[in-house]
Amino acid sequence: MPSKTKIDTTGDPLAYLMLPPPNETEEQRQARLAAEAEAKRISDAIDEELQRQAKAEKRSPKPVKILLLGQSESGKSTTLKNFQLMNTPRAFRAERASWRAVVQLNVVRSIRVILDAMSDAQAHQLPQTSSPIRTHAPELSHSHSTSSIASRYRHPPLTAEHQVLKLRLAPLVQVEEALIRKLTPIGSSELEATQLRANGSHADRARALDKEVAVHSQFAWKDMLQRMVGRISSEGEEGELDEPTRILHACAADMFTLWHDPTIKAMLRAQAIRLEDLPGFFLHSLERVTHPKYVPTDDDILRARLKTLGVSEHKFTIKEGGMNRDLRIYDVGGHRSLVRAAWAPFFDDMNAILFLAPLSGFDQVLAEDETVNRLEDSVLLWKSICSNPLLGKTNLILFLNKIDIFRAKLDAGIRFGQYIISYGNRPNDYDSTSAYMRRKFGQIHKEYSPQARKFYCHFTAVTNTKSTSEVLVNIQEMIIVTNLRNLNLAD
Ligand SMILES: Nc1nc2c(ncn2[C@@H]2O[C@H](COP(=O)(O)OP(=O)(O)OP(=O)(O)O)[C@@H](O)[C@H]2O)c(=O)[nH]1
Ligand SMILES: [Mg+2]
Repeated sequence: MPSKTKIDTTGDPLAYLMLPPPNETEEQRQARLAAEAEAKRISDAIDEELQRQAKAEKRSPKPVKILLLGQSESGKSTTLKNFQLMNTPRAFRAERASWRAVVQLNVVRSIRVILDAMSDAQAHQLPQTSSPIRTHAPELSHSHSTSSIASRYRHPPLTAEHQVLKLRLAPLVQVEEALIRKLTPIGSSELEATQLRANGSHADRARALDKEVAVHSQFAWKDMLQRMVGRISSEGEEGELDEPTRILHACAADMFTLWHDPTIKAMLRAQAIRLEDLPGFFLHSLERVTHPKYVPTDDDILRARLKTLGVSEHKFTIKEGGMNRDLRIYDVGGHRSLVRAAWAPFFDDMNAILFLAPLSGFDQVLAEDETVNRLEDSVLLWKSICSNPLLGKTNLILFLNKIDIFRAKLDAGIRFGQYIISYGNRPNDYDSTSAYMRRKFGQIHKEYSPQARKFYCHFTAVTNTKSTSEVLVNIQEMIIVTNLRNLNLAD
Protein backbone atom coordinates (compact mmCIF):
# COMPACT_ATOMS: atom_id res chain seq x y z
CA MET A 1 0.00 0.00 0.00
CA PRO A 2 1.35 3.42 -0.87
CA SER A 3 1.77 5.51 2.27
CA LYS A 4 -0.14 8.75 2.49
CA THR A 5 1.65 11.35 4.59
CA LYS A 6 -0.25 14.54 5.10
CA ILE A 7 2.03 17.57 5.43
CA ASP A 8 0.93 21.12 5.88
CA THR A 9 2.90 23.00 3.22
CA THR A 10 1.19 26.34 3.49
CA GLY A 11 3.62 29.22 3.66
CA ASP A 12 6.78 27.14 3.12
CA PRO A 13 7.78 26.75 -0.53
CA LEU A 14 10.63 24.39 0.41
CA ALA A 15 8.19 21.98 2.06
CA TYR A 16 6.91 20.94 -1.37
CA LEU A 17 10.36 19.82 -2.33
CA MET A 18 10.61 17.70 0.80
CA LEU A 19 7.37 15.83 0.17
CA PRO A 20 7.75 12.08 -0.42
CA PRO A 21 6.75 10.82 -3.87
CA PRO A 22 2.93 10.41 -3.99
CA ASN A 23 2.86 6.64 -4.69
CA GLU A 24 5.69 5.54 -2.42
CA THR A 25 5.70 1.85 -1.39
CA GLU A 26 6.69 0.77 2.12
CA GLU A 27 10.02 -0.52 0.75
CA GLN A 28 10.74 2.79 -0.97
CA ARG A 29 9.81 4.63 2.19
CA GLN A 30 12.34 2.60 4.24
CA ALA A 31 15.07 3.28 1.64
CA ARG A 32 14.26 7.00 1.61
CA LEU A 33 14.31 7.25 5.40
CA ALA A 34 17.67 5.43 5.51
CA ALA A 35 19.12 7.79 2.87
CA GLU A 36 17.82 10.81 4.78
CA ALA A 37 19.33 9.53 8.03
CA GLU A 38 22.72 9.04 6.29
CA ALA A 39 22.55 12.54 4.76
CA LYS A 40 21.81 14.01 8.20
CA ARG A 41 24.72 12.10 9.74
CA ILE A 42 27.11 13.53 7.10
CA SER A 43 25.68 17.02 7.45
CA ASP A 44 26.06 16.91 11.27
CA ALA A 45 29.68 15.71 10.89
CA ILE A 46 30.42 18.64 8.57
CA ASP A 47 28.80 21.10 11.00
CA GLU A 48 30.85 19.67 13.83
CA GLU A 49 34.08 20.00 11.84
CA LEU A 50 33.24 23.58 10.92
CA GLN A 51 32.58 24.42 14.56
CA ARG A 52 35.85 22.77 15.57
CA GLN A 53 37.75 24.80 12.94
CA ALA A 54 36.06 28.05 13.99
CA LYS A 55 37.04 27.38 17.63
CA ALA A 56 40.63 26.57 16.61
CA GLU A 57 40.82 29.76 14.54
CA LYS A 58 39.58 31.77 17.51
CA ARG A 59 42.30 30.28 19.70
CA SER A 60 45.19 30.75 17.21
CA PRO A 61 46.57 34.29 16.82
CA LYS A 62 44.95 36.41 14.11
CA PRO A 63 46.98 36.82 10.91
CA VAL A 64 49.41 39.70 10.88
CA LYS A 65 48.55 42.07 8.03
CA ILE A 66 50.85 44.51 6.23
CA LEU A 67 49.65 46.95 3.57
CA LEU A 68 52.14 48.29 1.01
CA LEU A 69 51.46 51.89 0.01
CA GLY A 70 53.12 54.58 -2.08
CA GLN A 71 52.88 56.31 -5.46
CA SER A 72 53.20 54.38 -8.72
CA GLU A 73 56.76 53.09 -9.34
CA SER A 74 57.67 53.58 -5.66
CA GLY A 75 58.66 49.90 -5.30
CA LYS A 76 55.63 48.23 -3.64
CA SER A 77 55.52 45.16 -5.90
CA THR A 78 59.32 44.91 -5.68
CA THR A 79 59.06 44.87 -1.88
CA LEU A 80 56.42 42.14 -2.16
CA LYS A 81 58.85 40.14 -4.34
CA ASN A 82 61.40 40.46 -1.51
CA PHE A 83 58.87 39.05 0.97
CA GLN A 84 58.21 36.17 -1.45
CA LEU A 85 61.90 35.49 -2.00
CA MET A 86 62.47 35.47 1.75
CA ASN A 87 59.45 33.40 2.86
CA THR A 88 58.57 31.22 -0.17
CA PRO A 89 61.75 31.07 -2.29
CA ARG A 90 60.76 27.90 -4.13
CA ALA A 91 57.43 29.31 -5.29
CA PHE A 92 59.16 32.58 -6.25
CA ARG A 93 61.74 30.76 -8.35
CA ALA A 94 59.18 28.44 -9.92
CA GLU A 95 57.77 31.53 -11.63
CA ARG A 96 61.08 32.60 -13.17
CA ALA A 97 60.21 31.70 -16.75
CA SER A 98 56.98 33.74 -16.64
CA TRP A 99 58.97 36.90 -16.05
CA ARG A 100 60.90 36.52 -19.31
CA ALA A 101 58.14 38.16 -21.38
CA VAL A 102 58.10 41.11 -18.96
CA VAL A 103 61.89 41.56 -19.21
CA GLN A 104 61.64 41.35 -23.01
CA LEU A 105 58.92 43.99 -23.01
CA ASN A 106 61.07 46.20 -20.76
CA VAL A 107 64.00 45.87 -23.22
CA VAL A 108 61.85 46.80 -26.20
CA ARG A 109 60.46 49.74 -24.27
CA SER A 110 63.93 51.13 -23.55
CA ILE A 111 64.90 50.80 -27.23
CA ARG A 112 61.67 52.50 -28.25
CA VAL A 113 62.53 55.46 -26.01
CA ILE A 114 65.86 55.79 -27.88
CA LEU A 115 64.22 55.45 -31.30
CA ASP A 116 61.65 58.10 -30.36
CA ALA A 117 64.41 60.42 -29.14
CA MET A 118 66.19 59.88 -32.49
CA SER A 119 63.06 60.84 -34.42
CA ASP A 120 62.73 63.91 -32.24
CA ALA A 121 66.39 64.85 -32.77
CA GLN A 122 66.19 64.27 -36.54
CA ALA A 123 63.13 66.49 -36.79
CA HIS A 124 65.06 69.30 -35.09
CA GLN A 125 68.56 68.62 -36.37
CA LEU A 126 70.42 71.95 -36.07
CA PRO A 127 73.66 73.17 -37.56
CA GLN A 128 76.40 72.43 -35.02
CA THR A 129 77.51 75.13 -32.63
CA SER A 130 80.35 75.09 -30.17
CA SER A 131 78.09 75.45 -27.10
CA PRO A 132 78.52 72.79 -24.45
CA ILE A 133 76.02 69.96 -24.10
CA ARG A 134 73.57 70.47 -21.29
CA THR A 135 73.93 67.42 -19.13
CA HIS A 136 71.81 67.91 -16.05
CA ALA A 137 68.45 69.08 -17.21
CA PRO A 138 65.44 67.78 -15.32
CA GLU A 139 64.26 64.46 -16.70
CA LEU A 140 61.57 64.97 -19.31
CA SER A 141 60.94 68.49 -18.07
CA HIS A 142 59.39 71.01 -20.38
CA SER A 143 61.24 74.23 -20.57
CA HIS A 144 59.96 76.51 -23.26
CA SER A 145 62.82 78.99 -23.47
CA THR A 146 64.43 79.07 -26.91
CA SER A 147 67.90 78.40 -25.52
CA SER A 148 66.80 75.32 -23.60
CA ILE A 149 64.91 73.97 -26.62
CA ALA A 150 68.03 74.52 -28.73
CA SER A 151 70.24 72.81 -26.14
CA ARG A 152 68.03 69.69 -26.33
CA TYR A 153 69.35 69.13 -29.84
CA ARG A 154 72.91 70.32 -29.32
CA HIS A 155 74.89 67.16 -29.90
CA PRO A 156 76.81 65.56 -32.78
CA PRO A 157 74.36 65.03 -35.65
CA LEU A 158 72.77 61.65 -36.33
CA THR A 159 74.20 60.09 -39.48
CA ALA A 160 73.03 57.75 -42.25
CA GLU A 161 74.36 54.81 -40.20
CA HIS A 162 72.08 55.79 -37.35
CA GLN A 163 69.19 55.85 -39.77
CA VAL A 164 70.11 52.34 -40.96
CA LEU A 165 70.23 51.10 -37.36
CA LYS A 166 66.83 52.60 -36.74
CA LEU A 167 65.35 50.82 -39.74
CA ARG A 168 66.95 47.53 -38.78
CA LEU A 169 65.35 47.79 -35.34
CA ALA A 170 61.88 48.44 -36.77
CA PRO A 171 60.79 44.78 -36.24
CA LEU A 172 60.85 45.51 -32.51
CA VAL A 173 57.47 47.20 -32.95
CA GLN A 174 56.17 43.77 -33.90
CA VAL A 175 57.82 42.27 -30.82
CA GLU A 176 56.17 44.83 -28.60
CA GLU A 177 52.80 44.01 -30.10
CA ALA A 178 53.36 40.25 -29.78
CA LEU A 179 54.43 40.58 -26.15
CA ILE A 180 51.49 42.77 -25.28
CA ARG A 181 49.20 40.20 -26.94
CA LYS A 182 50.87 37.51 -24.84
CA LEU A 183 50.32 39.40 -21.62
CA THR A 184 46.86 40.60 -22.59
CA PRO A 185 44.90 37.77 -24.21
CA ILE A 186 41.75 38.71 -26.12
CA GLY A 187 38.80 39.16 -23.81
CA SER A 188 40.93 39.83 -20.77
CA SER A 189 39.45 43.09 -19.65
CA GLU A 190 41.57 42.99 -16.52
CA LEU A 191 44.64 44.07 -18.40
CA GLU A 192 45.52 47.45 -19.74
CA ALA A 193 48.14 47.56 -22.44
CA THR A 194 49.38 50.50 -24.41
CA GLN A 195 52.32 51.11 -26.63
CA LEU A 196 54.82 53.86 -26.97
CA ARG A 197 54.31 55.89 -30.07
CA ALA A 198 56.97 55.56 -32.73
CA ASN A 199 56.96 59.28 -33.49
CA GLY A 200 55.77 62.26 -31.59
CA SER A 201 56.90 65.36 -29.83
CA HIS A 202 58.75 65.52 -26.56
CA ALA A 203 55.47 66.07 -24.71
CA ASP A 204 53.90 63.14 -26.57
CA ARG A 205 56.75 60.95 -25.52
CA ALA A 206 56.51 62.06 -21.91
CA ARG A 207 52.84 61.14 -22.01
CA ALA A 208 53.54 57.87 -23.82
CA LEU A 209 56.08 56.91 -21.16
CA ASP A 210 53.22 56.80 -18.71
CA LYS A 211 51.39 54.30 -20.86
CA GLU A 212 52.75 50.94 -20.03
CA VAL A 213 51.56 47.43 -19.68
CA ALA A 214 49.71 46.93 -16.45
CA VAL A 215 48.53 43.66 -15.07
CA HIS A 216 45.57 43.28 -12.77
CA SER A 217 46.65 41.65 -9.55
CA GLN A 218 43.86 39.05 -9.77
CA PHE A 219 44.78 37.88 -13.27
CA ALA A 220 46.74 34.63 -13.39
CA TRP A 221 49.16 35.82 -16.08
CA LYS A 222 52.05 33.90 -14.54
CA ASP A 223 50.20 30.58 -14.77
CA MET A 224 49.28 31.29 -18.35
CA LEU A 225 52.80 32.25 -19.39
CA GLN A 226 54.24 29.33 -17.44
CA ARG A 227 52.13 26.96 -19.53
CA MET A 228 53.24 28.70 -22.75
CA VAL A 229 56.88 28.63 -21.72
CA GLY A 230 56.54 24.95 -20.81
CA ARG A 231 55.22 24.26 -24.30
CA ILE A 232 58.07 26.16 -25.92
CA SER A 233 60.84 24.49 -23.92
CA SER A 234 59.37 21.05 -24.45
CA GLU A 235 59.41 21.73 -28.19
CA GLY A 236 63.06 22.40 -27.53
CA GLU A 237 64.62 23.32 -30.86
CA GLU A 238 65.91 26.85 -31.43
CA GLY A 239 64.06 26.99 -34.74
CA GLU A 240 60.79 26.85 -32.84
CA LEU A 241 61.45 29.83 -30.60
CA ASP A 242 58.53 32.12 -30.01
CA GLU A 243 58.47 35.23 -32.16
CA PRO A 244 59.59 37.82 -29.55
CA THR A 245 62.55 35.68 -28.47
CA ARG A 246 63.59 35.06 -32.09
CA ILE A 247 63.38 38.73 -33.16
CA LEU A 248 65.02 40.05 -29.99
CA HIS A 249 67.88 37.62 -30.49
CA ALA A 250 68.24 38.68 -34.14
CA CYS A 251 68.25 42.39 -33.17
CA ALA A 252 70.62 41.96 -30.19
CA ALA A 253 73.79 43.17 -31.94
CA ASP A 254 72.04 46.26 -33.37
CA MET A 255 70.51 47.11 -30.00
CA PHE A 256 73.97 46.81 -28.42
CA THR A 257 75.52 49.08 -31.09
CA LEU A 258 72.76 51.64 -30.64
CA TRP A 259 73.01 51.74 -26.84
CA HIS A 260 76.83 52.06 -26.86
CA ASP A 261 77.02 54.64 -29.66
CA PRO A 262 78.66 57.89 -28.38
CA THR A 263 76.40 60.13 -30.48
CA ILE A 264 73.29 58.37 -29.16
CA LYS A 265 74.61 58.77 -25.62
CA ALA A 266 75.21 62.49 -26.24
CA MET A 267 71.73 62.81 -27.73
CA LEU A 268 70.12 61.17 -24.70
CA ARG A 269 72.15 63.40 -22.36
CA ALA A 270 71.11 66.50 -24.30
CA GLN A 271 67.46 65.44 -24.10
CA ALA A 272 67.98 64.72 -20.36
CA ILE A 273 66.88 61.09 -20.71
CA ARG A 274 68.57 58.90 -18.09
CA LEU A 275 67.38 55.52 -19.34
CA GLU A 276 69.39 53.63 -16.74
CA ASP A 277 67.27 55.26 -14.00
CA LEU A 278 63.97 54.33 -15.60
CA PRO A 279 62.17 51.23 -14.32
CA GLY A 280 62.84 47.98 -16.14
CA PHE A 281 66.30 48.88 -17.45
CA PHE A 282 68.10 45.85 -18.94
CA LEU A 283 70.22 47.36 -21.72
CA HIS A 284 73.41 46.75 -19.72
CA SER A 285 72.75 42.98 -19.99
CA LEU A 286 71.53 42.85 -23.58
CA GLU A 287 73.56 39.81 -24.61
CA ARG A 288 72.31 37.77 -21.67
CA VAL A 289 68.62 38.73 -21.74
CA THR A 290 68.28 38.31 -25.52
CA HIS A 291 69.85 34.84 -25.50
CA PRO A 292 67.36 32.22 -26.81
CA LYS A 293 67.72 30.20 -23.61
CA TYR A 294 67.49 33.18 -21.28
CA VAL A 295 65.80 32.56 -17.93
CA PRO A 296 65.50 35.56 -15.56
CA THR A 297 67.59 35.56 -12.38
CA ASP A 298 66.24 36.68 -8.97
CA ASP A 299 67.78 40.06 -9.63
CA ASP A 300 66.12 40.36 -13.05
CA ILE A 301 62.71 39.55 -11.55
CA LEU A 302 63.19 42.29 -8.97
CA ARG A 303 64.13 44.77 -11.68
CA ALA A 304 61.40 43.79 -14.15
CA ARG A 305 58.68 46.40 -14.29
CA LEU A 306 54.99 45.54 -14.53
CA LYS A 307 52.52 48.10 -13.28
CA THR A 308 49.89 46.83 -10.81
CA LEU A 309 46.17 47.46 -11.08
CA GLY A 310 43.87 46.57 -8.19
CA VAL A 311 44.76 44.98 -4.87
CA SER A 312 46.17 41.53 -4.22
CA GLU A 313 46.59 39.50 -1.04
CA HIS A 314 49.64 37.28 -0.49
CA LYS A 315 49.75 34.72 2.34
CA PHE A 316 52.85 33.45 4.09
CA THR A 317 53.42 31.23 7.08
CA ILE A 318 56.46 32.24 9.07
CA LYS A 319 58.08 30.82 12.17
CA GLU A 320 58.34 33.20 15.11
CA GLY A 321 59.17 32.19 18.67
CA GLY A 322 58.81 28.49 17.76
CA MET A 323 55.25 29.05 16.47
CA ASN A 324 53.80 29.30 12.97
CA ARG A 325 52.38 32.72 12.23
CA ASP A 326 50.10 33.68 9.39
CA LEU A 327 51.38 36.78 7.57
CA ARG A 328 49.39 38.58 4.88
CA ILE A 329 50.82 41.24 2.59
CA TYR A 330 48.58 43.46 0.47
CA ASP A 331 50.00 45.01 -2.71
CA VAL A 332 48.01 47.81 -4.36
CA GLY A 333 48.39 49.78 -7.57
CA GLY A 334 49.72 53.26 -6.81
CA HIS A 335 48.62 55.12 -9.95
CA ARG A 336 46.98 58.34 -8.91
CA SER A 337 43.75 58.53 -10.85
CA LEU A 338 42.86 54.86 -10.86
CA VAL A 339 43.41 53.43 -7.50
CA ARG A 340 44.30 55.54 -4.53
CA ALA A 341 40.63 55.82 -3.58
CA ALA A 342 40.57 52.01 -3.45
CA TRP A 343 43.13 51.93 -0.62
CA ALA A 344 40.79 53.11 2.15
CA PRO A 345 38.78 49.88 2.67
CA PHE A 346 42.06 48.12 3.50
CA PHE A 347 43.01 50.57 6.26
CA ASP A 348 40.72 49.11 8.83
CA ASP A 349 42.37 45.91 9.81
CA MET A 350 46.10 46.40 9.16
CA ASN A 351 48.83 45.81 11.73
CA ALA A 352 51.28 47.90 9.75
CA ILE A 353 51.57 50.07 6.69
CA LEU A 354 54.82 49.93 4.80
CA PHE A 355 54.99 53.23 2.95
CA LEU A 356 57.47 53.65 0.10
CA ALA A 357 58.73 57.09 -0.92
CA PRO A 358 61.36 57.02 -3.67
CA LEU A 359 63.91 59.78 -2.97
CA SER A 360 65.15 59.52 -6.56
CA GLY A 361 61.94 61.20 -7.75
CA PHE A 362 63.14 64.65 -6.61
CA ASP A 363 63.83 65.77 -10.22
CA GLN A 364 60.86 64.00 -11.82
CA VAL A 365 57.21 64.81 -12.30
CA LEU A 366 54.35 62.33 -11.95
CA ALA A 367 53.62 60.38 -15.10
CA GLU A 368 49.92 60.98 -14.46
CA ASP A 369 50.26 64.73 -13.79
CA GLU A 370 53.21 66.62 -15.22
CA THR A 371 52.64 69.59 -12.92
CA VAL A 372 53.40 67.60 -9.76
CA ASN A 373 56.91 66.82 -8.53
CA ARG A 374 57.20 63.14 -7.54
CA LEU A 375 58.91 63.69 -4.21
CA GLU A 376 56.40 66.37 -3.31
CA ASP A 377 53.59 63.93 -4.16
CA SER A 378 55.16 61.34 -1.82
CA VAL A 379 55.37 63.91 0.98
CA LEU A 380 51.70 64.86 0.56
CA LEU A 381 50.64 61.23 0.44
CA TRP A 382 52.65 60.52 3.61
CA LYS A 383 50.96 63.47 5.31
CA SER A 384 47.51 62.11 4.44
CA ILE A 385 48.41 58.62 5.69
CA CYS A 386 49.89 59.97 8.95
CA SER A 387 46.87 62.15 9.65
CA ASN A 388 44.22 59.55 8.73
CA PRO A 389 42.17 58.84 11.88
CA LEU A 390 41.46 55.25 10.73
CA LEU A 391 45.20 54.61 10.89
CA GLY A 392 45.82 56.31 14.23
CA LYS A 393 46.89 53.06 15.92
CA THR A 394 48.60 51.46 12.92
CA ASN A 395 52.37 51.10 12.84
CA LEU A 396 53.71 53.20 9.97
CA ILE A 397 57.02 52.13 8.50
CA LEU A 398 58.64 54.44 5.99
CA PHE A 399 61.03 53.24 3.27
CA LEU A 400 62.91 56.15 1.73
CA ASN A 401 63.54 54.05 -1.37
CA LYS A 402 65.62 54.02 -4.55
CA ILE A 403 68.64 55.45 -2.76
CA ASP A 404 70.91 53.84 -5.40
CA ILE A 405 69.35 56.00 -8.14
CA PHE A 406 69.22 58.97 -5.75
CA ARG A 407 72.99 58.72 -5.14
CA ALA A 408 73.70 58.32 -8.87
CA LYS A 409 71.74 61.47 -9.66
CA LEU A 410 73.54 63.53 -7.01
CA ASP A 411 76.89 62.14 -8.21
CA ALA A 412 75.97 63.16 -11.76
CA GLY A 413 75.68 66.73 -10.45
CA ILE A 414 71.90 67.09 -10.48
CA ARG A 415 71.19 69.67 -7.79
CA PHE A 416 68.69 68.67 -5.10
CA GLY A 417 68.01 72.30 -4.14
CA GLN A 418 67.02 73.16 -7.69
CA TYR A 419 63.88 71.03 -7.30
CA ILE A 420 63.34 70.98 -3.53
CA ILE A 421 63.44 74.72 -3.09
CA SER A 422 63.32 74.65 0.72
CA TYR A 423 66.68 72.85 0.69
CA GLY A 424 68.30 75.95 -0.76
CA ASN A 425 72.06 76.01 -1.24
CA ARG A 426 73.00 73.36 1.29
CA PRO A 427 75.59 70.73 0.28
CA ASN A 428 74.52 68.50 -2.58
CA ASP A 429 75.90 65.29 -1.05
CA TYR A 430 73.99 62.13 -0.17
CA ASP A 431 74.36 62.40 3.62
CA SER A 432 73.04 65.97 3.87
CA THR A 433 70.17 65.56 1.39
CA SER A 434 68.97 62.19 2.72
CA ALA A 435 69.13 63.39 6.34
CA TYR A 436 67.11 66.45 5.32
CA MET A 437 64.36 64.29 3.79
CA ARG A 438 64.32 61.93 6.79
CA ARG A 439 63.80 64.94 9.07
CA LYS A 440 61.04 66.26 6.82
CA PHE A 441 59.11 62.95 6.81
CA GLY A 442 59.76 62.56 10.56
CA GLN A 443 58.37 66.03 11.34
CA ILE A 444 55.19 65.29 9.38
CA HIS A 445 54.81 61.97 11.21
CA LYS A 446 55.15 63.72 14.56
CA GLU A 447 52.96 66.67 13.74
CA TYR A 448 50.10 64.88 11.95
CA SER A 449 49.75 61.55 13.80
CA PRO A 450 46.45 61.63 15.75
CA GLN A 451 48.36 60.22 18.76
CA ALA A 452 52.06 59.76 19.49
CA ARG A 453 53.65 56.72 17.83
CA LYS A 454 57.14 55.58 16.98
CA PHE A 455 58.71 56.71 13.68
CA TYR A 456 60.22 53.76 11.84
CA CYS A 457 62.29 54.88 8.85
CA HIS A 458 64.75 53.01 6.61
CA PHE A 459 66.85 54.08 3.64
CA THR A 460 66.37 51.31 1.07
CA ALA A 461 67.09 50.11 -2.43
CA VAL A 462 64.55 47.31 -2.58
CA THR A 463 66.11 45.88 -5.75
CA ASN A 464 68.99 44.86 -3.46
CA THR A 465 67.68 41.60 -1.98
CA LYS A 466 70.39 41.22 0.63
CA SER A 467 70.05 44.57 2.37
CA THR A 468 66.27 44.50 1.96
CA SER A 469 65.86 41.07 3.54
CA GLU A 470 67.77 42.27 6.63
CA VAL A 471 65.33 45.15 7.02
CA LEU A 472 62.26 43.01 6.30
CA VAL A 473 63.22 40.29 8.80
CA ASN A 474 63.39 42.92 11.53
CA ILE A 475 60.10 44.43 10.44
CA GLN A 476 58.31 41.06 10.38
CA GLU A 477 59.58 40.35 13.88
CA MET A 478 58.71 43.78 15.21
CA ILE A 479 55.16 43.66 13.83
CA ILE A 480 54.49 40.15 15.11
CA VAL A 481 55.83 40.93 18.57
CA THR A 482 53.83 44.18 18.74
CA ASN A 483 50.74 42.30 17.57
CA LEU A 484 51.17 39.66 20.26
CA ARG A 485 51.75 42.30 22.91
CA ASN A 486 48.56 44.09 21.88
CA LEU A 487 46.65 40.79 21.98
CA ASN A 488 47.92 40.13 25.50
CA LEU A 489 46.95 43.64 26.57
CA ALA A 490 43.50 43.10 25.10
CA ASP A 491 43.00 39.78 26.97
N1 LIG B 1 67.24 50.92 -8.95
C1 LIG B 1 66.16 50.70 -8.22
N2 LIG B 1 65.02 50.33 -8.83
C2 LIG B 1 63.94 50.11 -8.05
C3 LIG B 1 63.96 50.26 -6.64
N3 LIG B 1 62.73 49.96 -6.15
C4 LIG B 1 61.98 49.63 -7.22
N4 LIG B 1 62.71 49.72 -8.36
C5 LIG B 1 62.25 49.47 -9.72
O1 LIG B 1 61.25 50.42 -9.99
C6 LIG B 1 60.25 49.85 -10.80
C7 LIG B 1 58.90 50.08 -10.17
O2 LIG B 1 58.75 49.30 -9.01
P1 LIG B 1 57.38 48.58 -8.66
O3 LIG B 1 57.67 47.74 -7.46
O4 LIG B 1 56.82 47.94 -9.85
O5 LIG B 1 56.51 49.84 -8.25
P2 LIG B 1 55.02 49.85 -7.65
O6 LIG B 1 55.08 50.75 -6.45
O7 LIG B 1 54.54 48.47 -7.44
O8 LIG B 1 54.24 50.58 -8.83
P3 LIG B 1 52.66 50.43 -9.23
O9 LIG B 1 52.38 48.98 -9.40
O10 LIG B 1 52.54 51.23 -10.49
O11 LIG B 1 51.89 51.06 -8.10
C8 LIG B 1 60.61 48.36 -10.98
O12 LIG B 1 61.21 48.19 -12.25
C9 LIG B 1 61.62 48.11 -9.88
O13 LIG B 1 62.57 47.14 -10.24
C10 LIG B 1 65.19 50.67 -6.03
O14 LIG B 1 65.30 50.85 -4.82
N5 LIG B 1 66.25 50.87 -6.87
MG1 LIG C 1 53.03 47.38 -8.33
